[in-house]
Amino acid sequence: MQITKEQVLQALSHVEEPDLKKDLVTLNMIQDVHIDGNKLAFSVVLTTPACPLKGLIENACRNAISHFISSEIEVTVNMTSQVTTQKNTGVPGVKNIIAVASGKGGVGKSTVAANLALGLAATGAQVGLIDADIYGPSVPIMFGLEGARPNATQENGKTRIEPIEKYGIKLLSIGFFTDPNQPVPWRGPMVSTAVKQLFNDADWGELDYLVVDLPPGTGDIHITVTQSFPITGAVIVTTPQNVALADAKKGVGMLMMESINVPILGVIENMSYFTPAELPENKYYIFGQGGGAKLAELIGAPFLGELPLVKSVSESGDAGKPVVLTEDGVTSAVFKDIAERVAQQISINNAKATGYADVINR
Ligand SMILES: Nc1ncnc2c1ncn2[C@@H]1O[C@H](COP(=O)(O)OP(=O)(O)OP(=O)(O)O)[C@@H](O)[C@H]1O
Repeated sequence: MQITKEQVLQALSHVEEPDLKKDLVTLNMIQDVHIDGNKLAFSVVLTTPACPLKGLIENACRNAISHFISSEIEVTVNMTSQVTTQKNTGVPGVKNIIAVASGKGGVGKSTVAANLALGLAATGAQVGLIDADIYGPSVPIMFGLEGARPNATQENGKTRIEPIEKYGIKLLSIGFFTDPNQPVPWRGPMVSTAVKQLFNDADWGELDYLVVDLPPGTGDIHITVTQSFPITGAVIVTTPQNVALADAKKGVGMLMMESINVPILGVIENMSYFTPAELPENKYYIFGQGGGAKLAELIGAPFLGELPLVKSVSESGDAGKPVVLTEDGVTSAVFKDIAERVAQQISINNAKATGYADVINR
C-alpha cells in the first residue's frame, strides 16, 4: 500500500495536544516524516522533555494512523522535544526563569527548588539553579558543596563566573561567596548587585530552565530579581498551616502587583502529610488538609501538588544529595511529578503568550 506525507499529516491533524488545545500539525509538532513502503516514521516535537502527557500523545498518534490510514502500517514514533520560550529572559542562552518563592521561612522552599531543578534535569532538560537566598543559602549543603568556590576569570575587564556543575545541573549560590559562619552584613544596593551578578556575570550556557531560590517573604532581592529579569513564572511553596498560608498570600500579592507582574505557575504544598517509611501508603494530614489547594483557587493559579513530610527528604538534603536522586522511589516520584507539572504550566503559558503560533520553531 502506498501512503503519502499528506495522508499522514491529515491523519495526525486529528490529534489534539491536550494542554494547548490545538492539533499537533497546526502546532508544527510533527516533523521528519519518512515513508518507506508500509513503514512510517515521524517525530513528535514536544514543548518540554518533562511533558507528563508524552505516552498519551504517542498512543493517540498511533491510533490516528491506524484509524485514518491503515492498521497495516508499521509506525515508529520518535518522541523528542524543544523547550519553548516567550521572551528574552535577559540572560543569554536561558529560555525560562522559574522563581521559587514562599511567604514564610522554613516551609521547604529550598528543598523544592533543588528537587525541582533536578527533577527537570532527570527528564533531559538543561537546567541551572541560582540560590539567591542571601539570609540562608542552602545549596552548598544540599549539594555537598560546602567550601566550594566557583572559578572566576577576567575577560575584557568583566568578571566571568563559572557555575559549579553537580548531578547534571549548573549551580551558583550566594553561599559560595560568603562565610557560612558570619552573618551577611550587606545592605540593599550591595545585595542587589551581588544577586544580579549571579545572573549576568555567569557562563550559564544554553539552559531550558533556570530555577531561582528566592529568600522567604518579600524584600529587596525579590524586587531586584523580578524587575531586572523577565521571570517566566513563580512557584509558590507553602505548608498547610494557616500562618504559612496567610504569609504565602502576601507573597503572591507582591508578585501579582502591577509593577512586578510575575505570572504564578502554581502553588506547591509541602509537608502536607506524614508518611511513615514502613507504611508508605498511609497518609496522615497532621497539619490539616486542603489549604494549599484553597490558596491556589483563591489566586486563580493551578495547584501543583502535595509533598509528603518524610525523613528521607531532610536526611538527603543534609547529606548533600536531594531526595529525587535517592533510592526513596515513592517520594522521588512525587517530586518528579511536580517538576513535570511546572514544566507543563510553562509550556502552556509560553504557547498562550505566542498565540499558539509556531510553538515549535521550524
Ligand atoms: N517534605 C519534607 N519532609 C521532611 N523534611 C523537609 C521537607 N521539606 C523540607 N524539609 C526540611 O525542613 C528544613 C527547611 O527546609 P528548607 O531549607 O528547604 O526550607 P526553606 O523554606 O527554604 O527555608 P529558608 O526560610 O531558610 O529559606 C530542612 O531541614 C529540610 O530538609
